[in-house]
Amino acid sequence: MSYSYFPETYAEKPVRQPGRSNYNPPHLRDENIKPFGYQTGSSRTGSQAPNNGRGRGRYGGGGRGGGRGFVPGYNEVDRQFREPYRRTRDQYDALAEKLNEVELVDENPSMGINFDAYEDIPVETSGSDVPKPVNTFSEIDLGEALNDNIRNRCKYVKPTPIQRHAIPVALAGRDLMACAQTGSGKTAAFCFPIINGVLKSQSPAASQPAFRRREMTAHPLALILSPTRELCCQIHEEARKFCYQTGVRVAVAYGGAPIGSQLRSFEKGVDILVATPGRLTDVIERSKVSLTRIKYLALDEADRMLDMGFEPQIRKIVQCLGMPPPGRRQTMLFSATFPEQIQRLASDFLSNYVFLSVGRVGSSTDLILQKVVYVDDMEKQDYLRNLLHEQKAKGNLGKNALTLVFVETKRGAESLKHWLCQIGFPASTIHGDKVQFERERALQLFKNGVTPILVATDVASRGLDIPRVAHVINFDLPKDIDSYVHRIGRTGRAGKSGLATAFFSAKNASIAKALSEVMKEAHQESPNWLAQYIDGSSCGDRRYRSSSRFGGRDYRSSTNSNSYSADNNSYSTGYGAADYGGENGGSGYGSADYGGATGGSGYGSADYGEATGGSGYGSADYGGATGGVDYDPPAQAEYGGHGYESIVAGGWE
Ligand SMILES: Nc1ncnc2c1ncn2[C@@H]1O[C@H](COP(=O)(O)OP(=O)(O)OP(=O)(O)O)[C@@H](O)[C@H]1O
Repeated sequence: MSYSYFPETYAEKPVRQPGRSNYNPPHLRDENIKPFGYQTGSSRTGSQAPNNGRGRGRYGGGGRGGGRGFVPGYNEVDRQFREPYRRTRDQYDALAEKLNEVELVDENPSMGINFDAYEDIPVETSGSDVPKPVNTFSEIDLGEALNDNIRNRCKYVKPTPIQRHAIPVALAGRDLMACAQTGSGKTAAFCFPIINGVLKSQSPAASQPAFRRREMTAHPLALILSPTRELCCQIHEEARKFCYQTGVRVAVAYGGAPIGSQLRSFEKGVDILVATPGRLTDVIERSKVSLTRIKYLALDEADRMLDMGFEPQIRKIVQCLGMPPPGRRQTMLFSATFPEQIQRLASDFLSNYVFLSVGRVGSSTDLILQKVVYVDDMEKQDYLRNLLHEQKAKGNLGKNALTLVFVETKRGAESLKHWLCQIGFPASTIHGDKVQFERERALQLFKNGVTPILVATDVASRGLDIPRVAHVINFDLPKDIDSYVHRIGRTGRAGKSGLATAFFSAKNASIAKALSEVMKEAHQESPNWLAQYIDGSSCGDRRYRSSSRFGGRDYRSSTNSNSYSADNNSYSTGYGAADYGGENGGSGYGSADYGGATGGSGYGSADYGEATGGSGYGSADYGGATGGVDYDPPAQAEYGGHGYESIVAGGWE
């Protein structure tokens, strides 16, 4: 097998094979092999592509790509694509081969996370009197029932680094702003202290007199907010698992699902409510939920929750709907990315808080092997097809090796899915134009491996913990580096390795610098050719410098001298001042689900949308909805037995 297609794009890095520092990349082993589409001589842009009747020369690239990158010439490409399959297979061999190194199946689930992968992780805390971290769950008093669930139901043997540091802080009653890499166990880090607190309050809902049906308002003690419906469901499931037989009642409220059954579940009493902002506002306005007893507030993906345009709704929930103020409630904010400007906003919700960063904040974990390939826009489909063929040939595409493909638009997702199905790759889609039932069904089909390819917009980029995602392909790169970090974080979770491939073309120049730095931070080698785009993209550079990676330290540290390092190996690299607000007021998050389409401040119409009409199913999860009425399906039968309930129900109770 040859790696001939990837002479520069592939800077090899072994996955979880520590002793391979002298590893000789295959493309250096056989220098005589010419890369696919790489033309010898002076022109490697394909600008000499003849006019062969296809007008501008589909594969020429010179005209569109500004002559940069390895854009193959038409003749060469055309010829090679007509070569026998064996030849094509060689071309895509390198990526597919990498998947052999990805640990797809947990051979010993009881061992849980691979803690060696987190051995040298840098940790930084700041704030006054920061409680000391712990090494084991037994060092923390989480209560017998919860400990039992951690040990026996979840099979967690040891706390992850974020859990080691965050849980003692939270148990001490301190407010917390915490950053840790994707897939490193943040959900449990905020759930355990909350559950413990509810148990200690000695008034879990189950022990209270039965609700007077339909007349009562639920008064949860804890509120967990999440930006997307799917993440909301996932946290709910996790929390139920942790709360099994503790008497603590967990309920969920998210848009797109029938509100009736959610309201009925409140009638049994609610200790912990997991919600998306839109549906939460709705149930509060219907007087079905009151926030007056809230003692614990957690915001997962907090930077997104307080991001452009969404902040007013969170502010309304936290400051205007009866919730006790900071100091009288405990607030915990978690994410893998935390721009300084967002930290500033968030500090309004916090009181004397501890800032904690585990890992290089905003960077991805080095468990994820990151690859960037130059693929001209017109060639993306061909490239994807060949790559998937190669994956399939190697047995790396199927139930145990799921592939998640991110695209920019909802329409793009649908058309790519149709094309994939047509060429024999069962795929499903998830994006904000789908009704919730379809979204959850797509996710379920993907998880089960019925459709081992999921084509998604950014709606699936954050938080989702899907076992066996082996490969994340950024078919369209996002416009901001945070999304990239979260997207690729769908693989390489809980100490396992994963592969992330980005299709880069000239139009992605604005992300080149941030991309290259994220890769370097995760000990990945970015391809040499990427530098050309970095040099020519000062605008993108500025923009993304202001993004999360560079705001990964406690923003107070510039003015606050009592910041200190928790570990000897703490890092203290400053990333420069963030200027997030000023920079991102423009085009926002251009992808469809996160919008940015309308005048730079619109957030599409789905999960984060400015509501269009306020009553559509896709309009109310986040922001702007007038009336806030979420989608209520006309008839239960429409769900055909695959409704959200069957998916959400994890059988824990
Ligand atoms: N102590 C532990 N031991 C073993 N596995 C764990 C432990 N804590 C969490 N996990 C598992 O790690 C996986 C990732 O956890 P989680 O989804 O909380 O990550 P996260 O940090 O919130 O990721 P993201 O940033 O993508 O939201 C989950 O499958 C979870 O069950």
